[in-house]
Amino acid sequence: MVGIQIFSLFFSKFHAQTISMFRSFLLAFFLSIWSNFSFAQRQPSILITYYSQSGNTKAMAEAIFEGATSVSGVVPKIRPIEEVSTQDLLDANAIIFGSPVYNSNVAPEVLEFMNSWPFEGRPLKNKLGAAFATGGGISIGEEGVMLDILRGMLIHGMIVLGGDQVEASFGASGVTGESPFDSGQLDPLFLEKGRGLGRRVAETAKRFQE
Ligand SMILES: Cc1cc2nc3c(=O)[nH]c(=O)nc-3n(C[C@H](O)[C@H](O)[C@H](O)COP(=O)(O)O)c2cc1C
Repeated sequence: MVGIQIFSLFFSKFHAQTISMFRSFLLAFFLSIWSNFSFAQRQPSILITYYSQSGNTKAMAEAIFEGATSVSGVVPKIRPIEEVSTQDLLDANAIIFGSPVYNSNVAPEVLEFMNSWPFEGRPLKNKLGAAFATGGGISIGEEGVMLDILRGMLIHGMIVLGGDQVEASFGASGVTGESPFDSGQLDPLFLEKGRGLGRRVAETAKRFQE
């Protein structure tokens, strides 16, 4: 009889300890999921999007992505415009958008894409925006194209910014068709402007999130 009492006393104590340990484990588990989730929520997302036929504007986009990725605590994404949904635009804290120069203008596909951005209620207001462009020749359109993109962003109420060098004040641009830059690929000089733009937008997005 005494043996049974000792056993049931020991068992109930053991049982209570197990339940309390299990409760602590569950609490720690859910707390860690919640803190990871809210940390991820706080990381600003940077959408880098572009139109590119022969790959030059894509190469600039990749340099921008590299620059943005070098900043910790942001989530950069890179996508051609064909793969960008309205939800992607709404989810982004910053949008960096690029076009090739076509007859000193943005490409028609780029204009069409920008015209499809949601405007009612101005849901893009206060997102960060920046531009980039590639062209064939020096000063026959890149600057105008970047300003066209920035002007469109301003209509949406976005806060626009340029690159980190004075030579990239309107954004990152490069040429591939005029000497000495006619190798057919973007010169490292232009890619560095891209990296600088990506870094600057990412750092600014982080500051805005604070
Ligand atoms: C229809 C057309 C018009 C162009 N017009 C210009 C122009 O006015 N100025 C310029 O610098 N380059 C011009 N270019 C050259 C492109 O802008 C340049 O090759 C650009 O890097 C292409 O980008 P992508 O490789 O991303 O398609 C033109 C190219 C095409 C196909």
